[in-house]
Amino acid sequence: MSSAEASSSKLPPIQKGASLMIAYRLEDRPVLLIGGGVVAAGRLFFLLEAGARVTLVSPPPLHPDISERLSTNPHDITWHSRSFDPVNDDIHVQDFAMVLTAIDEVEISRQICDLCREHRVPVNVADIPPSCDFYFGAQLRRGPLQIMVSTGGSGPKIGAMVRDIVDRALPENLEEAIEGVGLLRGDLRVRAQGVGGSIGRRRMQWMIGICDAWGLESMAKLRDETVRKAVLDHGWEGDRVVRPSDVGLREEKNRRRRLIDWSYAGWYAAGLGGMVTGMTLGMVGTIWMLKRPSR
Ligand SMILES: C[C@@]1(CC(=O)O)C2=NC(=C\c3[nH]c(c(CCC(=O)O)c3CC(=O)O)Cc3[nH]c(c(CC(=O)O)c3CCC(=O)O)/C=C3\N/C(=C\2)[C@@H](CCC(=O)O)[C@]3(C)CC(=O)O)/[C@H]1CCC(=O)O
Ligand SMILES: NC(=O)c1ccc[n+]([C@@H]2O[C@H](COP(=O)([O-])OP(=O)(O)OC[C@H]3O[C@@H](n4cnc5c(N)ncnc54)[C@H](O)[C@@H]3O)[C@@H](O)[C@H]2O)c1
Repeated sequence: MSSAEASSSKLPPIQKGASLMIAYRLEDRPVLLIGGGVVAAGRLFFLLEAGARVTLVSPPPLHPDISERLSTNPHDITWHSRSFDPVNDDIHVQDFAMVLTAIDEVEISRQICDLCREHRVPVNVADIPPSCDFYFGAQLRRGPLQIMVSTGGSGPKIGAMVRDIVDRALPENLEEAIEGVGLLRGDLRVRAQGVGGSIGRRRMQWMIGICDAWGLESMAKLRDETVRKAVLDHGWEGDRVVRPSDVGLREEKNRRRRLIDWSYAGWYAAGLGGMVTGMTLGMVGTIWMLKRPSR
């Protein structure tokens, strides 16, 4: 392809160096976690939320959060109270879907990484990017909604700061909106059964229309079974996109959390008032000084 043809392409240019961002399913799958400190405690939390079967290898003392998880989730964690030996251990990395190490021994971490790569088992070595097949990121979760921020290893703390900005900017009733849409999709699949093909295409187009018409603010109302039935009876059966007002509901305004919290309006007014008064006095003083007859 000539450079003229390449530059006229409407496709976004490929910028290499990214990670593949995916939502990896680990329910009931075995994961090996090596280390028992604060970083391992964080990894353990995310693994348990993902439903993984965790084999933990670390000598005591364990981080208190890990000890607590061992008593609250005894069936999800098997603890081997000893060090992992990358040269000769009777726990084999190839028996696991992935391996995470969070230990304070760089050389042993590197050996574990080599072992995993030899057996093609994905591995993350906390804080050693070249020994990571995947990175962790700053995360937030609201029920089914999960958001992860990655900076490609360049600035993990910035990732956490961005995560906090996103967290503050999200609408309040997002979980309920996702639940409502999830229930509507379920009901729709019962009415219009079949996978793929023309029925799949029609279902998808209709769902996109409903989401656009209802907006994040109104979708929570779809948790009500009678509302869902009305939407399907009038909308799906009539082959049209119905809005909340079409099924007797009020259209909601966007309730996104504001960067400026107006409950502090009194304080803002007092501050602004003080600033204006100060500026006025300053200006009057300057004019008085300038107008004063010179000696
Ligand atoms: C996001 C988070 C997730 C998590 O680990 O759970 C995470 N690091 C977090 C915090 C954090 N890590 C560090 C600081 C100190 C401040 C600073 O250095 O900025 C802080 C801040 C703090 O602790 O508040 C030090 C650090 N981290 C790495 C190196 C090595 C290097 O850069 O070479 C060094 C330097 C060590 C040294 O100087 O010796 C490497 C990695 N850390 C990653 C993830 C992966 C890339 C993520 C991305 O692409 O954004 C990657 C590549 C591998 C991995 O570990 O997966 C978690 C935030 C959790 C949260 O708040 O929710
Ligand atoms: N990515 C991040 O967010 C982040 C943040 C801070 C630190 N780190 C890095 O992660 C690593 C762990 O940090 P930490 O603060 O949890 O350390 P830590 O010192 O609190 O814990 C290390 C743990 O590893 C265990 N351990 C050591 N050798 C072992 C072996 N051969 N087998 C099994 N367990 C072994 C120790 O007993 C201990 O429980 C360090 O390399 C640190 O630099 C990463």
